[in-house]
Amino acid sequence: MHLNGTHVIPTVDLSAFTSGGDVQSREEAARELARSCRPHGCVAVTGHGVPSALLKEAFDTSKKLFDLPLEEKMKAPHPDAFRPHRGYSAIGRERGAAKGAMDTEDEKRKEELKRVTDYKVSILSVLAVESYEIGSDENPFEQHNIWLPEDVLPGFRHLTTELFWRLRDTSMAILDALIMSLGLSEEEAVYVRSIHSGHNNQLRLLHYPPIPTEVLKNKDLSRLGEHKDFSSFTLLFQDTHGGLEFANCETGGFMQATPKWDTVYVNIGDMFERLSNGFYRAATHRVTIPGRESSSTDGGTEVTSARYSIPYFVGPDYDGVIAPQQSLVLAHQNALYEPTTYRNFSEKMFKATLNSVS
Ligand SMILES: O=C(O)CCC(=O)C(=O)O
Ligand SMILES: [Fe+2]
Repeated sequence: MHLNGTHVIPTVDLSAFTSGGDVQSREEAARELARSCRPHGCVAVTGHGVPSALLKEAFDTSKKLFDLPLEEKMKAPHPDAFRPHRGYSAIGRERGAAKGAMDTEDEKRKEELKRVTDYKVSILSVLAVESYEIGSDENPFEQHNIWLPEDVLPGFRHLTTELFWRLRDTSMAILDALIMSLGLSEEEAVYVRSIHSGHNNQLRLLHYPPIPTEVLKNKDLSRLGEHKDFSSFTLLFQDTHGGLEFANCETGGFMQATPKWDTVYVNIGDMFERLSNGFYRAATHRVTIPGRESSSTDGGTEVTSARYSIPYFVGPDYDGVIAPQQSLVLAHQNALYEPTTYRNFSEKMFKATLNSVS
């Protein structure tokens, strides 16, 4: 683990889990994971096993997708509904700052969070973020894929499907490491694995377009307001511009998730916080605006660089019971959370966040 002061997100090597290491090396990596990820709910993972050529192709393809004319992208429109959360959205449907506001009990903080100009809900069209959501073609939970016609972007479906399943393999290895790090009983481990079939995971391609540097004078502005993910955990790949930050639970500040090509950032989401009875906490994170230093001129207006990122949300199956595991309840003498399901939890949060900012 590299932990040079409290402003650096710790790094852990999970190759023992992705490349079939022996029990001893797995146990050592699992202990390291607990030490690294417990304080803030986030960790940088090396040895993730996703081939860098595949990641490069994914970022190249994402750029090609978002470079298409709007009418082409709109051939796979995200429906105007909560489900399926699939296809192309010109304006994001998740409202980060609003969800952050839901998560806090402190009324003053709630108001502050709602005031922060969330990139995804800004009325300034220059601040739009676009995304494309992809899932399993065998998702049994009313989440069918919405694909572009093949001739619009040949190979897109094939590549993103390959990436989806490759990331599923990596996420199962990370889940195994998390399970081992918690010291769950065999029965609990089997249960937690069984409700993560992978069919409810979600791959998101994100494009944050360039912003006129003038707009950056608004100090309240962020690309994506602070929030926690609903998922069990999230894998996050980003381009070289950076901007992703995780809350430091000790200092109250934010730590930069510095882009490193061989590293994926992993953050805990609401579902795994509950399963682990709070052993791991869901990480608060946000995206600030990088590129102040690398601005260019577009038709006379100075603009920042664009940003591309690829989050992969590891979601439990919709109807699996999400409750603190019994051995952790015994260890802590109480259950910190009521049982729920991913279906109930995410529907409630989605509806609340859509209503809380107009
Ligand atoms: O773009 C990023 O780096 C973060 C995206 C994110 O946090 C989300 O989509 O939930
Ligand atoms: Fe997020």
